Amino acid sequence: VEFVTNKTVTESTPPTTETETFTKTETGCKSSFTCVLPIECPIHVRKEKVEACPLAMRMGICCNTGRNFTENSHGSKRRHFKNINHISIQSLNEMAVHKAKINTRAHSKLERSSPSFSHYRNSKISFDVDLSPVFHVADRAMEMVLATGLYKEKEAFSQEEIEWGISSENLKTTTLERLCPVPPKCPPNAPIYRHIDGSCNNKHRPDAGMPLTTYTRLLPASYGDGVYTPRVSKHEGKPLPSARAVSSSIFEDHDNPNYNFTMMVMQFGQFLTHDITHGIDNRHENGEAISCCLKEGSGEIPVDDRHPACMPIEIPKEDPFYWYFEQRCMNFVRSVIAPRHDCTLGYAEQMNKVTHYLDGSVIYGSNPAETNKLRSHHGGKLKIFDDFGRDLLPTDAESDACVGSDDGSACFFAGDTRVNQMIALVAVHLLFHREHNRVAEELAYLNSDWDDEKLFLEARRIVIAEFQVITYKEFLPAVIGHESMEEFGLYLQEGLSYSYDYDHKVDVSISNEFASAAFRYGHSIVEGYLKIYGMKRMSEIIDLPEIMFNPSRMRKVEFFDQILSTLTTEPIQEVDNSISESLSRYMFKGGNPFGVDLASINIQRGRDHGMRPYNDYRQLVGLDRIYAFEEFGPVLGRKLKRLYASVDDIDLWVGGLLEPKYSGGLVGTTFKDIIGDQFSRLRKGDRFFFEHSPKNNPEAFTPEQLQELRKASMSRLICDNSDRIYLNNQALNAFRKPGVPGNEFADCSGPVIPRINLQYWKD
Ligand code: HEM
Ligand SMILES: [Ca+2]
Repeated sequence: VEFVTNKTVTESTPPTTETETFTKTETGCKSSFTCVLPIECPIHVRKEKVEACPLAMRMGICCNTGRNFTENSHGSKRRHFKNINHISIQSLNEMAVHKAKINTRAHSKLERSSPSFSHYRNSKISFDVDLSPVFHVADRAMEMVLATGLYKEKEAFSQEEIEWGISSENLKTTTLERLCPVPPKCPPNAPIYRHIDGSCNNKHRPDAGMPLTTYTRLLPASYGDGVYTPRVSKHEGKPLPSARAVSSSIFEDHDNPNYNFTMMVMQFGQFLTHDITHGIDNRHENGEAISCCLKEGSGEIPVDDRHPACMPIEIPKEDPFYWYFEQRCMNFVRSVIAPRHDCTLGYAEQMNKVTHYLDGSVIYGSNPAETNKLRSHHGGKLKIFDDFGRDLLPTDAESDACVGSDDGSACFFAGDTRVNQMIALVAVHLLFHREHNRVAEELAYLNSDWDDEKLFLEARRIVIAEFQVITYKEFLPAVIGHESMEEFGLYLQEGLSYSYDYDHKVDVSISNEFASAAFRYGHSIVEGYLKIYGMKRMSEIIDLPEIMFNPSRMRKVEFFDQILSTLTTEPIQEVDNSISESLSRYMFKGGNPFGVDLASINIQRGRDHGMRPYNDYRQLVGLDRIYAFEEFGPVLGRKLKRLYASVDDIDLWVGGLLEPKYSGGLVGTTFKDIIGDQFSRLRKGDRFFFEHSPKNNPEAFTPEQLQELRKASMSRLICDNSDRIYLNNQALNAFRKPGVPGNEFADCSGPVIPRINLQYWKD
């Protein structure tokens, strides 16, 4: 499988074939090399010498390996499989032992009322039918990891060799074939509408971007044993500092608002996250939540007694907060893994539960069964809960989905299982849900002969396009700034033109670095409470933990408008060394005096997923490595030095948040590049991206329709789908400070906030 990277070539004329975007650039690189951004050529981190080359805005690197970081520049040391039959039998045995451990150890489960249970809720697998496919894939991946360990031992592979990739031989030719993923069968004619599960989007790799496949990586994983155990210190192989110790020392809560941006940057960011990535925690075979801590949190369950997926977070005795509650252990369960798509042996790769594509899966679900459950099957619409005349999301019948179930409470169901996690997220879900039904209704009016199926698919296609427009036109420029938008070629086309940068060689998958670190920058911008305004004055201040998995307020008539007003007027917090206590002390607290700590969980998740240390990513994006803790400044430097044994141990999420901002954006250079690269691949690697031309894209719009779709905005979405009780005015750009010159409030009914004219969809 090729992993040739996306190119920075910008075409002025439409190419004639898909592959033509790969013609040579005039960059001075040797013939088989192309000039790309450093992040698009991981190999340079390993090579002594790379040729630099000029790109429009900074220096690039002449690259011939692209994203294929396992390419060995020092001549192939890879070996052919020997004794594979033997390994195959042994790995089967080891797998049996692994399963026995799971089944014979005390079946420790979480209390339903505990904060950790809501953390498990957050990684919920939606139906019973989902559980067995997940286990099926995960078990095969685990056996491959065990086989890799055996192979490593037998062949005396070094840690480095495993990182480089021990063999590119496909297991399909061996007795381990039983572990290989089976790609989907695609219909002979290209599908007209994108498949719900993302299959067959890429003709050359039909499983690309599908649910239950692995994240890609920008750099090789770093595991303690090279294969799966968590990373250890560069200094004498000691354990890394406790994730909670890092969290409580570095990420204290201090108020540092950024008035340039509204809370919508936060809330839309989380919604967008949920479309493209969902790592899930391991669970007991009957689906129940695993507990890794002793009852009452007084310590860890000993290694030999607990589930093998346990990786509990140690809480130091002197913890400034948990000390009061005598908590010494925070639950943490490792993520489910999946087999590599090319079916080779190697270290563990984590599984993404949702479609990697930016395809509205957060609205419509990631598999046909989910979509079916969401559709009303009338007039192309999605199901709703009619709450005395107001359309709300359909309700979730599962008793565990939310905290509490009193009379008048509500718990919702949507395309993503995390929907109830916090009430402002529910609000954004509802906006898109109502928009789908609004569009379907209008299409039905224009085309009376369209049936339910056609109306559903056409409305979905339009709503996905609107989602993509809002992401690339309004949201991303706020996060990474104008310069990076230009550099990664992320801006949308204008007027009637199509884009021609689809490239089937671009790997669309979400990178593990993006999901487990860079895009979690969003946790730093969360404000710990929601200010709710009445007609004249503030009516309520809601602490976030109070509305986590508890969205019943959505049933109050005025609440939807009120929360939308809050989201579009209140500021975010700065991306910095501060996390709200709502997330770092009280997250998911429910009725308890304390909750779990998201900052610790992020750090631990990075280690679970084999993230390399921060310094390696600095080098990847072209920054100098850090050599002394003092480079972080006197105060943070001192704190970091006390925690980490080496500067080469610092976790990616930690280092990335502490970086100075990159010009015009919210995040530093490292996160900016990881995010820019991801959103570049999300459009170049998606044949159905809304503005791709009919040459590649069977779902392409007409030029006139495209021109209309590019008018989409979060503000229009709000104007058209709020209840219009409290909310009649809206600033043009919902992500930026409202009521200032250039972003004045305008009447929703007037012409200032553009509308999409659906007349262009009349047959
Ligand atoms: C109140 C707000 C939020 C809460 C309570 C929250 C909570 C969580 C939780 C519990 C997880 C799972 C952690 C784990 O087990 O590893 C998570 C993951 C994540 N969050 Fe947030 N989050 C919030 C806002 C945001 C925002 C604003 C963004 C981005 C702009 C964001 C980005 C992410 C990402 C990228 C992941 C990883 C998802 C995955 O790959 O599974 N979150 N969040
Ligand atoms: Ca998706």
